[in-house]
Amino acid sequence: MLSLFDETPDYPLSLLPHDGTVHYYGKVFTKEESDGYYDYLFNQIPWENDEAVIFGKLILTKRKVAWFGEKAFEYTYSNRTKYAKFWTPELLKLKQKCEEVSGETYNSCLLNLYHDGSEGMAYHSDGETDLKKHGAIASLTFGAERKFLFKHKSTKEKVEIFLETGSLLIMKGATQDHWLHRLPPTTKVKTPRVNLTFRTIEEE
Ligand SMILES: O=C(O)CCC(=O)C(=O)O
Ligand SMILES: [Fe+2]
Repeated sequence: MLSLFDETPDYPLSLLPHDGTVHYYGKVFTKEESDGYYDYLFNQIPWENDEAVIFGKLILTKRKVAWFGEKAFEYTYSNRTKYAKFWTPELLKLKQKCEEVSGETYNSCLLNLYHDGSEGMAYHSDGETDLKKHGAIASLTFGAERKFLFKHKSTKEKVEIFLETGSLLIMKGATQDHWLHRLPPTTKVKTPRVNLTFRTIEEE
């Protein structure tokens, strides 16, 4: 009988059974590169508390965010409008890596810092109107490994994957139309995780 551990998976893994395409490439950086990027991102990015308006009240989330791009894009997220800061050399290198591996291009990046497992992100899809329709979204993870979940909007099927440090996940095609995704909170994780999602903003 084959044990799970006898076989190395063939990357990229194709995660969704239908209605969209998600490819998991596993680790695309060495341990040293991942550690270096994690230190840079954790210490050098001007992190801000995310703001949301809930029942008319302004809430500051514990999770921190930052927003970068090739120009000062206006981007509405959680009902607030933000302006992108210009790429740093390190973010440009990360963007280039995502572009090489995925064969797609990106012009902006949303960064999230989760201090520990108590912080997560609720089910949503990334179909904001200023994002390119059916454009690819490239998700890089550095730091703590966390579970990431997809749920089909109508059939409620679920797909889960553990996102390793230095790993790349690509969501594309009709994924955002049919699937929600979430980063569930967990008591098991005590250390920070940084996630970068490279996206394409389209201006009218
Ligand atoms: O932290 C993650 O892995 C996902 C972040 C996410 O879904 C988003 O920023 O839209
Ligand atoms: Fe998302």
